Amino acid sequence: MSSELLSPAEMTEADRLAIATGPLAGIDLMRNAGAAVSAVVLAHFPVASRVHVLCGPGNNGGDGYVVARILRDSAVDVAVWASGSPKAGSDAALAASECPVRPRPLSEFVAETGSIVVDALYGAGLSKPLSGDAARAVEVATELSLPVVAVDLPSGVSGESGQSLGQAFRARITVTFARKKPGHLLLPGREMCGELVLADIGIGDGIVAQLEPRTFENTPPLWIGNFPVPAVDAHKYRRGHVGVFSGGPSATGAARLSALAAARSGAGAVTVLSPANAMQVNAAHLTSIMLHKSDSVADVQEFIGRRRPSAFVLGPGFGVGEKTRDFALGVLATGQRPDGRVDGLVLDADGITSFRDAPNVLFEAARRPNAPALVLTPHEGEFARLFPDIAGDTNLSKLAKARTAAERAGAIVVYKGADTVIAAPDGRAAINGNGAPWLATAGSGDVLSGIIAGFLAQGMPAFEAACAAVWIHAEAGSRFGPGLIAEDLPLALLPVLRQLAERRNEVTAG
Ligand SMILES: NC(=O)C1=CN([C@@H]2O[C@H](COP(=O)(O)OP(=O)(O)OC[C@H]3O[C@@H](n4cnc5c(N)ncnc54)[C@H](OP(=O)(O)O)[C@@H]3O)[C@@H](O)[C@H]2O)[C@@H](O)CC1
Ligand SMILES: Nc1ncnc2c1ncn2[C@@H]1O[C@H](COP(=O)(O)OP(=O)(O)O)[C@@H](O)[C@H]1O
Ligand SMILES: [K+]
Repeated sequence: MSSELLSPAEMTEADRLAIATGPLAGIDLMRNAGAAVSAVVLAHFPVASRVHVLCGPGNNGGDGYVVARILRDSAVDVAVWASGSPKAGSDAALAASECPVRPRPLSEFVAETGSIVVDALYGAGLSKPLSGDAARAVEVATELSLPVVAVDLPSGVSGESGQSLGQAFRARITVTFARKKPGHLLLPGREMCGELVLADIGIGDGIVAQLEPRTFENTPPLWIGNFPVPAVDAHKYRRGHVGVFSGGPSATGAARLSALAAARSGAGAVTVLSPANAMQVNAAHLTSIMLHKSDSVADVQEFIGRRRPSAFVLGPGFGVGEKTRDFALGVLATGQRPDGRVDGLVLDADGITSFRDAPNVLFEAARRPNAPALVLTPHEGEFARLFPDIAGDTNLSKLAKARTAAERAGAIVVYKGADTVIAAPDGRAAINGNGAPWLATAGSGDVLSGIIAGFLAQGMPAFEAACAAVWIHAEAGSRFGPGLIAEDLPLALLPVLRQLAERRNEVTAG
């Protein structure tokens, strides 16, 4: 299945194009959608005493009438509860007319333990908070702990943002059609959907391609073609050299976590750049990672000219202030220097916070022609420091916030969290869904920065590098599970990386 995501508006357009192109009419798509939902209900709840189908006035309700008809034909005890009636002449009206179950008003909805609910009230067309009757239906289902199968989306959850506007159903299973929507992956929508089933209803890949989607689920097909595998004749510097800036003597661990992660991700050489007063503590803890003294921008430039690193991590444990800004701007300015341009800079943690009072200085440096790719990796708090107006705009989803920020900054923005969004200035964005709360542990973000830099140094384009790193980091953390601390992550990457390298070889061979 493809990794594209469609916004509700794009999905409506896909419906329209599919119907205009033929051979399927709107009612055929609706019948296919209803059939897919019915199949899920029958497969998952074969002994349900009764199925209550809640039907709204639009096409989501239309799908519900198809479900009720098919379940009744399968000898299931079905009740239909309708909120309004479909517009005369619509596909939904036709589906309702074909349904042998007489609808009762949603305002009278009652249910019993042992039954299940099919929520076909509102899907892509949700435009306001659930009305009183619909909100009460949510309460009935919740009080009796009834399993809910949601059609397209749990009613009350926005397909655009994953936010609920008020009350919303919490589904056991959600069946959606053609492509997932952002609201299926963004929180809290992802939680409200339960298990997500994607059904093919006859909208072809060619139709979706015509929409040129710019939003993706972050899964390996998005970047596996760029996943770095070393050439047979590679040597360590050709595999990429990463520099990681260390903080002072009492804050060196974060840089070492980043450095180890960069090395594990395949960079052939990694150097920690340390202030003079932290050389000893760093030296005591590094083996394969190299160490270099660097107290000033001049030191950094000398290092770049001589050792040709291709990517840097700046921020973890580094401290907030002028030195941080100077180092970041110095690395970004290598685009203007004939000697030693760097390919990428991952700015994390203190590196981000250091620009809170002058974000435009950073953005201008990133936008200069030939500047190294800038990857910003803010968590929610850091995001609000760099983009306060975007963070505070309640009309924007997390996806839209990341996208707007990336465009403004001229940088890849990795807006971290349980539903990390990766956005590029050209409008592409990906939502990550394979994480687990085990990753919420100090230093975990430092490891992520190192992985991104490791991939940048190996020549991966910045958006793909960031997406791959986020997925791999999340996969390693999820597989490791309870007890995870950041020190475990660099080693936990290995099985994930091995599988991807094998997959990459298959892609290359095939
Ligand atoms: N097109 C196709 O061929 C296919 C479409 N498919 C199905 O169609 C679904 C999208 O259908 P849809 O566009 O009709 O929107 P839907 O979600 O049914 O609601 C729209 C109506 O509800 C109203 N309304 C909204 N929120 C409300 C609220 N809280 N409380 C009260 N009213 C509210 C809204 O009112 P308005 O905004 O106009 O005021 C409007 O009247 C999609 O999710 C999928 O299931 C599949 O069959 C595959 C083929
Ligand atoms: N509940 C969660 N589920 C999945 N991933 C999470 C969760 N909480 C945090 N993460 C991930 O863990 C990492 C934490 O990074 P960050 O907040 O920078 O921590 P630190 O600064 O301690 O390294 C990010 O990659 C984030 O996406
Ligand atoms: K629904």
